[in-house]
Amino acid sequence: MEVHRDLKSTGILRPYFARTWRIYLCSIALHAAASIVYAFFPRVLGVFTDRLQAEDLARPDVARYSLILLAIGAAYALFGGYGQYLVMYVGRLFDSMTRRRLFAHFSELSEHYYSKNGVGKMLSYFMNDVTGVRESLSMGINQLSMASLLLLSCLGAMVLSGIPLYLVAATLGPLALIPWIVTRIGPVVRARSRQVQEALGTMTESAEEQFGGIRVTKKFAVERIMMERFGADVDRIRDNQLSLVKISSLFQALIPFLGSMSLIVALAFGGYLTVTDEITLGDFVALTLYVRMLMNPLQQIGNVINALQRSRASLQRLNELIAVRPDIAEADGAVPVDLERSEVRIQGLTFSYPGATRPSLSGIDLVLEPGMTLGIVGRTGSGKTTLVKLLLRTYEAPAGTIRIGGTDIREAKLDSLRGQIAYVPQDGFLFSSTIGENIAFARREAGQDEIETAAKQARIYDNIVRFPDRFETKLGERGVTLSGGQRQRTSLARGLIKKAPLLILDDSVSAVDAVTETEIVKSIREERRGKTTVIIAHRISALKHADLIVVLDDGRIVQRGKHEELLAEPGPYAELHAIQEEGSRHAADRWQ
Ligand SMILES: Nc1ncnc2c1ncn2[C@@H]1O[C@H](COP(=O)(O)OP(=O)(O)OP(=O)(O)O)[C@@H](O)[C@H]1O
Repeated sequence: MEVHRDLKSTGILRPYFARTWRIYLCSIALHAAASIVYAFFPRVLGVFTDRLQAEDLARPDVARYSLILLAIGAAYALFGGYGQYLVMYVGRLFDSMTRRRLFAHFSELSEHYYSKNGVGKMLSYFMNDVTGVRESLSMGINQLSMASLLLLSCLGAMVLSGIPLYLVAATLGPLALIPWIVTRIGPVVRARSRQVQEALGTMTESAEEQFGGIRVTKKFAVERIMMERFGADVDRIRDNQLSLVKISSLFQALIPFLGSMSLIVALAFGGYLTVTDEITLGDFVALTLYVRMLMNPLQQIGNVINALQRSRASLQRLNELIAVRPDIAEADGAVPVDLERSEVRIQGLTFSYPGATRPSLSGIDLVLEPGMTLGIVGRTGSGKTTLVKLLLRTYEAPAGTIRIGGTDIREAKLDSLRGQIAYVPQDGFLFSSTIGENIAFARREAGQDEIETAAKQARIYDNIVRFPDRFETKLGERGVTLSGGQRQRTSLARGLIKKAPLLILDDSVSAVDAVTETEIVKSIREERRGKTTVIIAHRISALKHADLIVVLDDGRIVQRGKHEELLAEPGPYAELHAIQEEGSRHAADRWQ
């Protein structure tokens, strides 16, 4: 089972800030410069008004004041703009850093993790959660620093402007309610936003599954049912989003409302003091402009607090994901193994999948000598693929049950082990690239002649050269332009080109006709002479030449021997052979 690491030590923010804090500092300094410059704006206008009222302004003065305002505007745009660029830049850095880290992490996680968590869920981490956190880290921090600095500069400038402090205090009174509102509404926003993220994850998962299964859906003509199911997911997101929007809108509306209250106090109280000559008209103009200027940063701070609450849910999901540790990890002091010269000894192997009530393999004893061909046959669900998964360490076998040249497989270096095995599953996944690239997947350095040889051995060459682009033919997702049999043979060529010391064919030619199968078996025998090969098949014809054939039934080896020996003894092998060769009805009943 995967376990969680200590969340704090592996969070995604720490490495990010370690790399970007200097840029943040730069950006904040630029924002500070922009805000300080901008805070002079009302004061300049106030002084201008007073001089205008005193009729103390000559034409060059007007031009001078205009130039000062122009300089303030230009400096604000320059500092603020560059500060904003820096923060957007680090936001994109967060995207790429986090997505790379998530991808590396995903590729470490075991098959068991993927069997529990759908691909759609992974995509939702990549898209929704990373974007959510990035927006807070770039736009959010950008606006927060800009708005806070502007707010502080305005407040500072207000206090220093000579406007009486009691008037400033009275004007700002309504705004003092804002922190109280934040603490009341913030947790509700966070909780509702977590519901939205979870609903989005479910929808992505459902969309991925439905697109993946679209061919089945069409064949069964159940599009309506699938649409209804998907519609229900979409409706759930809408409901959750609407409930989030309600609370967010209330929060965002309250702030301008309190700002208007401040403005009313400024107009009423400030106006009264102007009329009674306690402050100048210039003070009054500056005060109302300050209050107006305060409203924007206040609104922005409100928005950012809202966004931060929302992205905290995403951050938590990402941190939890990064904290999942792969359940198959390299042991300390792991050693390389040599499958070319060492035997694989399986002894007393009993294995159950995590959470399963019955073992999938029981008491398996088997020795795979270097160079031999082993055939495994058995009815569906008898444990054939499970045995291969344990050899590849997709799942971990109990200690001491599988040894390679005396080394417990659990102590083997993963790269060394998997690098020496070519595994060809029944339904090999093909990537959306060219056929040639798919064949050379595990050996990027392979030349065209090697690719062609592998294609010939897998009997797919003649098909490929009939495509207009031959080996350059592009395959759609999962190779949809190829038939089932062509796909299997392409995936077989990919296994053969690896020329690995151990080749495992897991029902790899089940979708080809009997004649082609015979040809493939013949060419594999030639190619693999002296190299260890494991052939799993339902058709005896594919493995009858093996040096040793084992018959699995319900996780146990029930027969073992060469083809002729097994035919000579009564048992499932002879029965299966009878079905396949003669179509014996009695035997068929036992095997179906
Ligand atoms: N990831 C898994 N989690 C739980 N049980 C599993 C898992 N994979 C396989 N099993 C179970 O283990 C048993 C053996 O499965 P396995 O895939 O090894 O059979 P097989 O002989 O390869 O079958 P087939 O010929 O159909 O490919 C089956 O009962 C199957 O349901």
